[in-house]
Amino acid sequence: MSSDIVNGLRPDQKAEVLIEALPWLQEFSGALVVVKYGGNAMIDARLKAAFAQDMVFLRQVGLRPVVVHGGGPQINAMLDRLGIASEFKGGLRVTTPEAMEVVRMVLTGQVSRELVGLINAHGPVAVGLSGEDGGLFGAERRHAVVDGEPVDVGLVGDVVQVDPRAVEDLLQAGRIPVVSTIAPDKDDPTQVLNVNADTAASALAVALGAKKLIVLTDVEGLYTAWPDKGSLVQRISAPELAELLPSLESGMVPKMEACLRAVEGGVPAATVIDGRQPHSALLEVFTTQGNGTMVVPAPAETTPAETTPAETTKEGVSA
Ligand SMILES: Nc1ncnc2c1ncn2[C@@H]1O[C@H](COP(=O)(O)OP(=O)(O)O)[C@@H](O)[C@H]1O
Ligand SMILES: CC(=O)N[C@@H](CCC(=O)OP(=O)(O)O)C(=O)O
Repeated sequence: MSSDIVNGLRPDQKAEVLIEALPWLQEFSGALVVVKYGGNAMIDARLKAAFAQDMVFLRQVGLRPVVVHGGGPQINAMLDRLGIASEFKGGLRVTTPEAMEVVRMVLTGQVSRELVGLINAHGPVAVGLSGEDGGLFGAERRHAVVDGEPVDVGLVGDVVQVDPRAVEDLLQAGRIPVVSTIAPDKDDPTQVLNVNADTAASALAVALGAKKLIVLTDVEGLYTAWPDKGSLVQRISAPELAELLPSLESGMVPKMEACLRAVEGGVPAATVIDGRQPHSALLEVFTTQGNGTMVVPAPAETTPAETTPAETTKEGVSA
């Protein structure tokens, strides 16, 4: 290998990669970005470390990342170890008081701790908190809907109140908040509820006035005709997504609903990306192509691949 080729790239190619980021660095300077890291995208140590690096990178170049994490598979593993049965109805975990203790323990005591540790390996910037801290979330009990009928799923809630000040305080201090999606029942704050992490991330993105919601999952993006690989969507408007939602299967429903709610709530773009790809969050923010499926408020006139922020932002808003 020639000595001027490093990691397979010539110096001019390396420079090209860096320069491609310039318009996006300008576009996202100071931007608050909510990044939801799903449990299914926390596949191995290398991927988790790369995610932590991405969050540190975003902060270092002037963005304000807020991490909201899930942990469904990690909760499953702990419930299994403890011999506690667990099932999902309508995409929601049926949560008994015993299961709730495990959900809280795994999300706040295991997944959050691990992510905070990985980020803080680069410097002491990450602080973990849950929806219980500083009155961040208030939730209402909810039912799943199966075959059009409401089904009791136990201690499951929907975030209906967000007081973002605890997160804003941390951002103000230059920290990276890492949020676990446990929420007190707003009618009985001593009772905590299990909330879907996509839904909670969306509510937080709206309350914080985020510039973008990024959702890392274990699929390339939204397929309109799952599992037909040719039906992957790069960009979809909120009205188009609202029309498509009833035809989607359960895994993708809370995720796409969350993106829709975020965009309808004023977040200019919500993107579902493949968290199995190392550094997918970084690529999403700093490359022209971006990746995954982007939900935007209105149909776009041009595609991001054809433009740079000087012409059209990834949000589809003329600059
Ligand atoms: N239309 C669709 N487009 C993409 N993925 C889909 C679709 N319908 C169902 N899925 C499934 O949804 C999964 C993502 O949902 P889920 O497992 O709940 O993710 P997470 O743990 O990241 O919240 C994908 O891995 C895929 O198997
Ligand atoms: C009510 C409900 O289903 N809560 C989820 C919370 C975790 C989550 O959403 O994690 P992912 O993002 O990894 O799927 C659960 O218990 O699994």
